[in-house]
Amino acid sequence: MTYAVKEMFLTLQGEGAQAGRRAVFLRFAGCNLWSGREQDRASAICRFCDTDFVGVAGPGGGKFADAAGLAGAAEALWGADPAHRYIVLTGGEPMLQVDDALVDALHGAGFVIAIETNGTIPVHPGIDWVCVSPKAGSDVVQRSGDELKLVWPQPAAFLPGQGMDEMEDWGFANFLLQPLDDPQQEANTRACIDVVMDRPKWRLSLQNHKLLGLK
Ligand SMILES: C[S@@+](CC[C@H](N)C(=O)[O-])C[C@H]1O[C@@H](n2cnc3c(N)ncnc32)[C@H](O)[C@@H]1O
Ligand SMILES: Nc1nc2[nH]cc(C(=O)O)c2c(=O)[nH]1
Ligand code: SF4
Ligand SMILES: [Mg+2]
Repeated sequence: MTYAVKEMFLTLQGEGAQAGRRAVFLRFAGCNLWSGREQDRASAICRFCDTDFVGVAGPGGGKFADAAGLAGAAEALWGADPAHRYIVLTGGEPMLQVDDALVDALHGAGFVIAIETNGTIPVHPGIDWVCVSPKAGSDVVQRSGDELKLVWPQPAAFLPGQGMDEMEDWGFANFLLQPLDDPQQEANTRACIDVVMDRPKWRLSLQNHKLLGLK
């Protein structure tokens, strides 16, 4: 199958329990919860996205004809030494495109594979680190993994005492709250800190790459 990739770059993982780790980011084009067009944002299921995932014209992006070509491009970005190779599949929604061939090719190249997903599509079982970030108003079917990273606050559908209680019973090793990056970001961060102080099962996840000026 062919893969539509918005961009691919080498940076540090900025978020979550793996923050600080050197990583290739493979950003797939397209998402099932928003078209990516600003005129559709207000009517989308996911309305707060901080990412441009439309098209394939970003740095390192393109249409890749097969998994070997895509894995080869990721290897080239990482550099020659295969030790500690780590790749984060993101998007857009990566589970719209991830398949057996890609997982096998990336493992064949020595990568540990992480994913950032909205959880509405079951994650490929070969992936080594699963981060699910639920979106209010969507049906989260992937309820287990390595980290649940909840952007907070979100409207209506899950509120402390309702959805958050239920999520605490899902099968994740780490529970993280990430402040919503919008014009109220400072208040959002305060709200996250308040929840964590009240519910020690959760930890604060900051978007370190934004604080550091990294991609
Ligand atoms: C752009 S999404 C792509 C992967 C996948 N579609 C998802 O939503 O998990 C990558 C991460 O950024 C988070 N994110 C997106 N917009 C954000 C915002 N405005 N503030 C904080 N985190 C945000 C998402 O929740 C997700 O954890
Ligand atoms: N540095 C960095 N870390 C990230 N962690 C998750 C990201 C994403 O957009 O999926 C992201 C990103 O875009 N950049
Ligand atoms: S699900 Fe992820 S990629 Fe899709 S619009 Fe929401 S944050 Fe952006
Ligand atoms: Mg991002």
